[in-house]
Amino acid sequence: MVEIRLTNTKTRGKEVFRPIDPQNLRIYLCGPTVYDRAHLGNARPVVVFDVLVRLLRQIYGARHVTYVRNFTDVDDKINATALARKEAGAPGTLEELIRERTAETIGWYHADMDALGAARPDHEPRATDFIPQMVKMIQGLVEKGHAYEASGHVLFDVRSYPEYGRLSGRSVDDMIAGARVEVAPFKRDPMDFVLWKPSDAGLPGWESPWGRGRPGWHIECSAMAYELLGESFDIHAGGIDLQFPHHENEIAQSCCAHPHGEFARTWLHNEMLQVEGKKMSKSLGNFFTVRDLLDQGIPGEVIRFVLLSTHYRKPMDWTAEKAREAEAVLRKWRGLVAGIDPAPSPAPAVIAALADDLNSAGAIAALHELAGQGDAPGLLASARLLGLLTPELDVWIGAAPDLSALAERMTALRAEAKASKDFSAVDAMKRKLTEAGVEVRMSAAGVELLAGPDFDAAKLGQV
Ligand SMILES: Nc1ncnc2c1ncn2[C@@H]1O[C@H](COP(=O)(O)OP(=O)(O)OP(=O)(O)O)[C@@H](O)[C@H]1O
Ligand SMILES: [Zn+2]
Repeated sequence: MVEIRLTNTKTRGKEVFRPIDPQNLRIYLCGPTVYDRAHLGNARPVVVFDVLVRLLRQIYGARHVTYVRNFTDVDDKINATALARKEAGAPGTLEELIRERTAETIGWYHADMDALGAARPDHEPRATDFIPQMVKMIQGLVEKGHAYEASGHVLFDVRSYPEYGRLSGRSVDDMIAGARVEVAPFKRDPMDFVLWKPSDAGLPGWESPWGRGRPGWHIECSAMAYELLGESFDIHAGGIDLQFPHHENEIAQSCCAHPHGEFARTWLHNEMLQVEGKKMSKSLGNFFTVRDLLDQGIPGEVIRFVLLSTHYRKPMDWTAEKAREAEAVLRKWRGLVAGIDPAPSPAPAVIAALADDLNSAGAIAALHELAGQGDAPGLLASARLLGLLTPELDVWIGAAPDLSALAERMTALRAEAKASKDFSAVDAMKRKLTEAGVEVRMSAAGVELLAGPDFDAAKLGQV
């Protein structure tokens, strides 16, 4: 059996990966907080760890891998978005608006990640479906003396867990010195973090032994991972920005609640997608969404290729040049494998590259060699291990362009225009679409967009 080696953040070394149970490998990835469209940075862990799951399935068998990625659908950012909509006059209660917002965002997320060829996980738990399990876990922590109630909050007592800080390699005292922590007067230690917090009438809340309230973010992942994967599982993954405090706190909660388990054995962290040296993030405002790129006519497969061209533990940028190069390569490869059946298994060089700490850049170099040798069946089977050259992603060469997202956007714009009686934005969009060679048909049922003979995908970027 091929030996996989992975860099485990917890031990800071490249280790041979040994599953707890080769019949049931278990992996958890921290999923999105569903308050808005995913930006390109958010897509990096999804694509990178999708390749890991494909590799594990290739080696251990598809049925022997369980992959969980959650949706954080209770969060102050979601509340704020819903509240802003309510204040702007949207009909419905705050809870209805929150549900509407999270359902809408999950739909977008699925559409965007599907477009990148990321297979859906086996379980996609929503935090709001696991509140009783979170309450139970918090109760257990209070009973064991690892958590305490103060001013309607329940806090985790970091001093009760001597291993706190091991993942990020810092002591509690160093953290206090270096971090800008919220020093609430009711905390015993500034590093203590919230497990449960009170909700006033204007916020979503659930009944609990500590009154009506809502969970903190960290306990959500601990409870969902425990329910779906058990007290010990193989791999926990996420972006490096989550290493501290989110993952440190997950470990503390889970290991104290289930002292006989080891929680996650291997911790994997992807580096950040950057813009001019800074992490792409919503808070910095330096982001573009996956949907922005797709709407510009950049195929999902190109985005996927670019994301996999850099090793996951290195920071990377998105550039138009990288996208152009990826498109040229994929066009050539698609031509090479057209009408060909894949080889029975991926080339050993490609498997070996991925097994070496998920070296996707090395795997792509091996694909180039296969293409150079004219080994089309080998290229096809091997590229598919990276989720490339798959039938699902073959939507862009010589095929009709997918204009559904633009049609959806125009439908929404038209609905807004009807309400405000200001149709200038709709007219402007129609003009730009026409310039890009798209025929616009509007009816009571909605907006239909059709690529005409003068269709020019490059001009869609301006729409
Ligand atoms: N620039 C980035 N590059 C790579 N991964 C990222 C980047 N930004 C966020 N992530 C990852 O995306 C996943 C989803 O994160 P989450 O929904 O918490 O992000 P967010 O709060 O929407 O993003 P932001 O960090 O922009 O505020 C996490 O695994 C996180 O580590
Ligand atoms: Zn998490």
